[in-house]
Amino acid sequence: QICILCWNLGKQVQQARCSGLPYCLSPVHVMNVAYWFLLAPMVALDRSISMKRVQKWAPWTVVLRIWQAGYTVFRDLGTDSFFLCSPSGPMLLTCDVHLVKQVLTRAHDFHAPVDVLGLYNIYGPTLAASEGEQWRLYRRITTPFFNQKTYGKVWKESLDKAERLCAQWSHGNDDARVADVKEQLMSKLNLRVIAKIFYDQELPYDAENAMKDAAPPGHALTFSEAINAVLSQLATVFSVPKWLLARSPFESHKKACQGFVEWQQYMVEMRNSVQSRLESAKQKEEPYFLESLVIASDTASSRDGIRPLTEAEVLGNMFFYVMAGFDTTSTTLSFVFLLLALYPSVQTQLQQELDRVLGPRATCTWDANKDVPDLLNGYLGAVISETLRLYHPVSWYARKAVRDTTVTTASGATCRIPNDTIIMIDVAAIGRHPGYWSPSTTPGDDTSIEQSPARDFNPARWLDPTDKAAAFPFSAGHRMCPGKRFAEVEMCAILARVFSQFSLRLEANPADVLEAEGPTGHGKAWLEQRSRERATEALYEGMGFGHGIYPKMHVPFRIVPRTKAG
Ligand code: HEM
Repeated sequence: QICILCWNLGKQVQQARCSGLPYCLSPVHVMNVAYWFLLAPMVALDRSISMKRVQKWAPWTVVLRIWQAGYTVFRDLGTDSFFLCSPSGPMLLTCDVHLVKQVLTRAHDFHAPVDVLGLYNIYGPTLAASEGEQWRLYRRITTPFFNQKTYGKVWKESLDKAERLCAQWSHGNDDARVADVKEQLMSKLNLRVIAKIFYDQELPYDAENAMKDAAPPGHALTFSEAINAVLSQLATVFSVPKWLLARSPFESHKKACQGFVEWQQYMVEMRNSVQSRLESAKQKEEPYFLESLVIASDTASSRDGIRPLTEAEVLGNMFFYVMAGFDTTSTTLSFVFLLLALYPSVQTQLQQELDRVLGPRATCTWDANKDVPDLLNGYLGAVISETLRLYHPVSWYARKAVRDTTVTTASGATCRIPNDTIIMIDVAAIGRHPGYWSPSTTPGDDTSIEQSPARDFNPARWLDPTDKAAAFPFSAGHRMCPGKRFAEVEMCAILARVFSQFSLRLEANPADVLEAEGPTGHGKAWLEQRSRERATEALYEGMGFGHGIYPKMHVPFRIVPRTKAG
């Protein structure tokens, strides 16, 4: 076995040498389960060993900490693309936008790595983990749903859900303190929007907390608890048999299993209710998302040449679309909130823009067709783009070469890509590449705060057209994200509604308050500076990793009426 591994590794190295690009060795491959299970200990190791030292002896560890490494690994190796040769196959890690665009647009040479994306198939086949005819079928069924009419509904529903939240903040003071922005606010707000638009489900409101939902009869977990339990343990749910999970002594495993079962129950109930409704009211003119899937699974109404979806395909895609739409958007919005709390001057500029575009008009008159383009093309859109540049929820995504081929690099060199190479598109490095983005802060030493991308947050750069060339946060080519406009409209509505009435203020750490007020008497300015430093640090050191990044270390802030913000 060892001989085979060494022989394989030797072959990879030989091929990498012929490619014309630099190479490093890696004991793990992203397609191996070992990779996923090594992730946690390696991230922990990163904290105890200086990252700089780890980089020197093992560039392969970048695969395990891609967001934190950002551009540094490419800088240290002096290249924008390099091979990572592992006994299980070659990987090409790249932040060369010129090369990436070829990979994303050459559908015959590069496919989605469906074997690793099979992780998403826990309820049945999904769009993400399919290629060819099967992928085209799923896209053909679901794409018509992404249209102007749906975006109008997304706008209306997002404003409506944000309105309830704002009403709650207007009334009580204690609810306006946010410790965990993703968990407390954005996941819940976003799930309400998605549930309504995709499934026509209005999640029941808890009488006291506009962000809490209640479990309906027959369910032990609420809608949001069930999906979150599955998503937070996706790799475990995928790799461990359910009977074993249910008997595991670990509470987290039991919870994952319960979430898996409950979410399936929710999906089956929704599917059944749509099915019986459609049977009685034939011929739906403009079906919403779930109706499209159910209609496509009906053998009687399936059209010429289109095979009906199986039940597993309906459930698989119901799950995947919610996952794709829910987690990415709520993570992005969470980072927008945190960065705005860190930069009061950006908040002020955003609010001035909202005043200019929306004026004193009542929310019900805000118009999806006119106001959304104005806002997204202006400063609000710039805030979203800058957040996605530095805190993109998906740090990397991949393609697989399906034949021996060549690509050209930004410097014009031709390089050979062997069949089966996994091309890892390093979104985190592209967003922090000094050649693509002019720095807005002075480059400093390697202290952790200096490394925080939050320091470089400068939405105004998006108002300058020269700075946009390396931005494709929703990917490009035929597999580009179909939810781009959906996400943009939703984020626009939520940000416009909240920031037209409220501001965010960082909460000081209690220990800092004591110090500021104590005998040394550092004072208010020191306290504010200290809170900003803590937030900046949390926005680098405090990152959690699931199937993307999320803010794990909490940065508490308070929501205050705009007029009172100082
Ligand atoms: C800020 C929010 C979002 C970001 C940053 C984002 C980004 C991405 C990226 C980078 C991809 C990978 C494409 C590739 O492999 O080339 C993707 C795929 C996908 N996204 Fe999004 N997305 C977001 C929101 C949404 C929403 C709201 C939906 C649905 C309503 C959605 C549905 C999908 C689907 C279905 C795919 C798979 C497409 C395919 O494989 O054909 N996304 N997204």
